[in-house]
Amino acid sequence: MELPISFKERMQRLLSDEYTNFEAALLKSAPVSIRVNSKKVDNLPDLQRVPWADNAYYLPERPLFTLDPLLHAGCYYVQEASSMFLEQALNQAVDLSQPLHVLDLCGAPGGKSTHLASLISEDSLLVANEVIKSRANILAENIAKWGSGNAMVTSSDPSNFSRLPEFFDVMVVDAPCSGEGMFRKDPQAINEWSEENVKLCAQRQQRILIDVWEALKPGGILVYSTCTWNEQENEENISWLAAQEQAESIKLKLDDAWGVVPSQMKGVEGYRFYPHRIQGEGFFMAVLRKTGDVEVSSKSSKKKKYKLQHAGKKEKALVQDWLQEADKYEWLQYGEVISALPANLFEAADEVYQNLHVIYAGTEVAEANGKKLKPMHALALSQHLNKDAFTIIDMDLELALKYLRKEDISLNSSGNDWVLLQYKNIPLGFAKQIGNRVNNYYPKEWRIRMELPAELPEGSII
Ligand SMILES: C[S@@+](CC[C@H](N)C(=O)[O-])C[C@H]1O[C@@H](n2cnc3c(N)ncnc32)[C@H](O)[C@@H]1O
Repeated sequence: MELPISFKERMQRLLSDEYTNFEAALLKSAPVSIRVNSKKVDNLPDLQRVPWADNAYYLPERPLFTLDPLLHAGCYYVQEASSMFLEQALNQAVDLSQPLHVLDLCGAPGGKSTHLASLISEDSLLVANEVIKSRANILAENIAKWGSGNAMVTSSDPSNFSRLPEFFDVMVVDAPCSGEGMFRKDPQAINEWSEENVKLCAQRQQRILIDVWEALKPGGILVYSTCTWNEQENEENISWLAAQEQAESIKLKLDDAWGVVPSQMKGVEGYRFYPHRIQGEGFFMAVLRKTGDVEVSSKSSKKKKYKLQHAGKKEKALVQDWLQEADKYEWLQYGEVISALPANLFEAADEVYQNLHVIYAGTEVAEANGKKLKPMHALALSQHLNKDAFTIIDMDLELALKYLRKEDISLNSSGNDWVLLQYKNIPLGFAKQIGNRVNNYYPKEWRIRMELPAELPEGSII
C-alpha cells in the first residue's frame, strides 16, 4: 500500500511512536461487523460483541451476505464497528426516553439512520436525509427494511433545513470527507486523496454545518463525524463552528479498554478511532450542544392547514387490520398508496412534508386501486405488521433466494389470495396465489442479481 507522503507525515506527527503499528494495521484486512435489529431477532450470544454498542457483533469472517435472506428482511445491517460509537454519543448526551425530533443529514446508505431508528423511542420522529437522489432511494430501502415506522426519508439540500428553525433535538452530520479511514477497505480512496481535496472537503463540511445549524433547537445536540483523521475536517471544523455559533463541546466517558483516543484540540473534545487500537475503521466523532435561548415562537394560533392527506374512511377500513394497534396511526393516502404514521408524529411530519422533499414516510401499507387492494412490500418488513391478517407460507433457503431473485416460484399450495412468505419465521415479502400459480411481488429494484451458486451456503449467519 503506497501511502501519500504528506498523509504519512501528518500521521507520524499525530501518532509519534505508534505510527509503525498504525501502518502495519492498514495492511491487515478490515474486521467484519453487523448490528442486529432487536425488534426482529434476539441477541446472538456466541459472537464477539462490539464494545461500545448493544446488539452489535464481529463476525469471524466475511460471509456472502447477499445470500442471507435475513439481511434482506432487515434483521441486521452490515456496519463498520467504529461508526456504531454513535450509540455512546446519544446514550450519554441525550435523554432517549423523551419524544425527540432527530435528523440524520447525510444518511445514505443508512448505517446511522437504522441505528438511530433503534435507539430512539417510538414517540420520536427520525428524519433520514440524503441530498443525492439515487442514494436517497437506497436509504429509503434500508429504512423500510428496518421497519420501525417512525421515520421519514427526505432528499433535500442542507440549505433547505433553515426552513425548519429550531426543529430538531438531535442532529447527526456524518459528513462526506476525504476518507483516510477507508484506505485499507477501499484502496481507490488512496488515489483520490490529496491535500487539495482535504481542503475542499473541509470547506464543504463547514458549509453543511452552517446551513443546518439553524434547524437545531437550543439545548439540542449535534453529533459530527467523519471517516478521516486530518484535523482540518475534524477538530478544526468543530472549533470553527463553536466559535461562529453558540455551542459547547460535550465530553463523553470512555472505557480505557475500548482503545478510543480522546483528542483535545482547539477547545474541542473529539474521539479518534485508529485501526491499530480498535477493531474497526478510521473514524472521528465530536459532540456539541447548542447553547442560547429558545426563540419565542411566532407561530399563529390559527387552525393549521395540514398538507399530509388523510386516507378515505373506506380505504382505511380495508387495510387497517394489517398493522397491529391500528388506532395508534393516522392513515394517509398519496395517489394509490396508503401509509400509516404514528398519530402523535402527524404534526411534526406535516411540517417536514411542507418544507422538505419527502420520498418515504411511516409505513407504506397498501396500494388501493378501486376494489383491488395490494399489500406493499414495506408492510411485510414492518415491525408492526399484523401477521394474523395473512396466510403465511414458510420457505426453505433455496425457495427464499429464488423469491428474492424475483424468479417464478411454486408454493405447493393453491388459493386465490395474498400470502406472506417467511424464512425462519421472518417475513420476506408478499406473493399472490391465483389457483396453483404464484405471482412474485418482490420489488424489482431490490432483487438479488447474482446467480445462485450450485452449492448454497448453510443459511443465515444469525
Ligand atoms: C459518509 S457518507 C454517509 C454515510 C451514512 N451516514 C451511513 O452511516 O450509512 C456521506 C453522505 O453525504 C452525502 N453528501 C455528499 N455531498 C453532500 C452535501 N453537499 N451535503 C450533504 N450531504 C452530502 C453523500 O452522498 C453520502 O451519502
